[in-house]
Amino acid sequence: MFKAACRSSLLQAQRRPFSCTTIPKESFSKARNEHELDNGELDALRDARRRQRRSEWKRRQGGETFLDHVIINVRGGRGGNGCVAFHREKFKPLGPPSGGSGGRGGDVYIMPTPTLTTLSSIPTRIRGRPGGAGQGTWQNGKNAAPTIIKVPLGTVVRQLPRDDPRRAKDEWEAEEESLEGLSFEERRAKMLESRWVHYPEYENDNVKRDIFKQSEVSLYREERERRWARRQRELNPIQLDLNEVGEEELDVNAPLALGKTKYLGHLIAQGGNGGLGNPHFLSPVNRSPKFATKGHDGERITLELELKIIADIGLVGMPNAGKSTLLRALTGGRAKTEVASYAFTTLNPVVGVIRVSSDGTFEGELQGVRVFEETAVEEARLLEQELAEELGELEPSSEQDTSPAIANDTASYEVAQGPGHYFDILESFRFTIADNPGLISRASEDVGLGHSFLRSIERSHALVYVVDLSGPAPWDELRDLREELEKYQPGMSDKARLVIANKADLLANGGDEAAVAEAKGKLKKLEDYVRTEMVVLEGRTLDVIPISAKFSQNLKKVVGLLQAYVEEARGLVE
Ligand SMILES: Nc1nc2c(ncn2[C@@H]2O[C@H](COP(=O)(O)OP(=O)(O)OP(=O)(O)O)[C@@H](O)[C@H]2O)c(=O)[nH]1
Ligand SMILES: [Mg+2]
Repeated sequence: MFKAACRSSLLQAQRRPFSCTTIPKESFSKARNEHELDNGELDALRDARRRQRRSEWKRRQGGETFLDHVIINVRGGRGGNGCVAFHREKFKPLGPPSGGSGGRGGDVYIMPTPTLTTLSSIPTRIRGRPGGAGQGTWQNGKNAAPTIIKVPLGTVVRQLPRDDPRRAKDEWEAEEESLEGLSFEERRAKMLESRWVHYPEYENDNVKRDIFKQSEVSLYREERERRWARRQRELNPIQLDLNEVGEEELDVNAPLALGKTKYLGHLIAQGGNGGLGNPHFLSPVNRSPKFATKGHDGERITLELELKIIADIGLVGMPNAGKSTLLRALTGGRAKTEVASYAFTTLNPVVGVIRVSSDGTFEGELQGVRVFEETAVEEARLLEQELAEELGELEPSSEQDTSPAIANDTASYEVAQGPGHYFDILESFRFTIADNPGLISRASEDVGLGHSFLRSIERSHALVYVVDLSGPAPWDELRDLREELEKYQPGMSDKARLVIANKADLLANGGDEAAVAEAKGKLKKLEDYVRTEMVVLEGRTLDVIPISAKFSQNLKKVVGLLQAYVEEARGLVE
């Protein structure tokens, strides 16, 4: 009995507005100590608390957790230094030079991954790992492992050109800057220091020798060649459109047992070569070279990353209007976007794909009438059902009893929608739709979640307003939404095509005639407002459709209209 009470109080708590929702601490410890909840139930309690903490934290960030544009400075790893050493062995005086070479610095790759949705986790300075230094007894340093920058799918990567003031200096410019204002001797001393390793106390002796001077010349020549090759590569600056995840590749050089190389992404900055150990400078005239070279710097490069979320349709609405619920209903629950009754549930834009067959049926419709509840409620219900199944007592939950329209037997939840689903052969059109975070007044001044996602709205071909018809004045909501779009970018509201009046189910009040008449009046008023006040470009008016996203009502009409807008935007119809 306690278990049921505890669970339902959790559900209640989650449904209240967020500011006053706290799951009392005692309930957790009390449940654990006194009522011996099993592990699954304890996990559910823990999960509820974690969800609450995470959402509160995200909200405090004020939208900073979504970033769609960053500039990053990347450096390949520095190569390891070469070593100066001589072989020592009993009865072998004057052993040969035995210093190992340094290992290569780590390369830096960039790789798209479907698990990320924002660029905010990417540091602005990234360095490859340094190679290991060479050691005595011919031990070469270890090559460093590559560094992989993971970015969301749909990221566009551009190398900043030389004349861009935001570009960081490359390795040669950085050295030049550190030498500025020094006298000739000081300059030379510093350059020597950054390139050579000497046997202890032999530095002064080394630099006077011809053999060292010759080595120095060949080192500078090699450096010049490297610099020239780098300039040549810069003629084709890096420009990547990371739209798909790569796969493992067959590699002829891989060990036989493996045969494949792991997919690392695209190489953007090479690590520096390791320095040479002193055996490399052995020659007939110099039998005991007492110098070695230091490792080279890795490549330095500045990249601009931009997250290009392009959906055909963008949903625009105040917080809690039901945008996420609508996206879930249109995609048959496949779009994993969070739904809850508090404002700013959605913090990052989420894109869903709508698949439509030639007779206008969309994929989400195949499951029959389905109720799209809040995420926490759905999860808790599934957990409840699992528990009941485990105990062998499949009793209907109280939620199901109270809502007549609910037809959520688990079978309809579990319609397979993966690859190979029979809808594949019916599909004749497909488009994408983006669920955006809620827009509030003064969002264009960076209030609420602010600017960050308005940019992604800007990229959609057509916009759809979602308003809460059960609210006191949906027309005011519309006016505010339009004003915000216009303030952010004049002319943006001309992309709007449709007004969706959501939560129509709340107005009917169980079929009470007076309530229905009132609801009709309200809808009429909204339509009049849209017709007179919301005229967009070319004198066209917006369509107004009442729906219930939660109970999947009237969605077919919405999909039909959306398809028409997308076809128009893509130039499929005249
Ligand atoms: N009765 C009813 N409730 C709905 C309907 N659509 C959404 N809701 C409820 O409205 C609340 C908010 O829904 P969300 O989909 O999270 O709203 P949102 O617009 O995405 O909100 P933000 O992400 O905060 O901007 C949830 O409690 C939903 O269950 C509907 O058609 N009818
Ligand atoms: Mg949402």
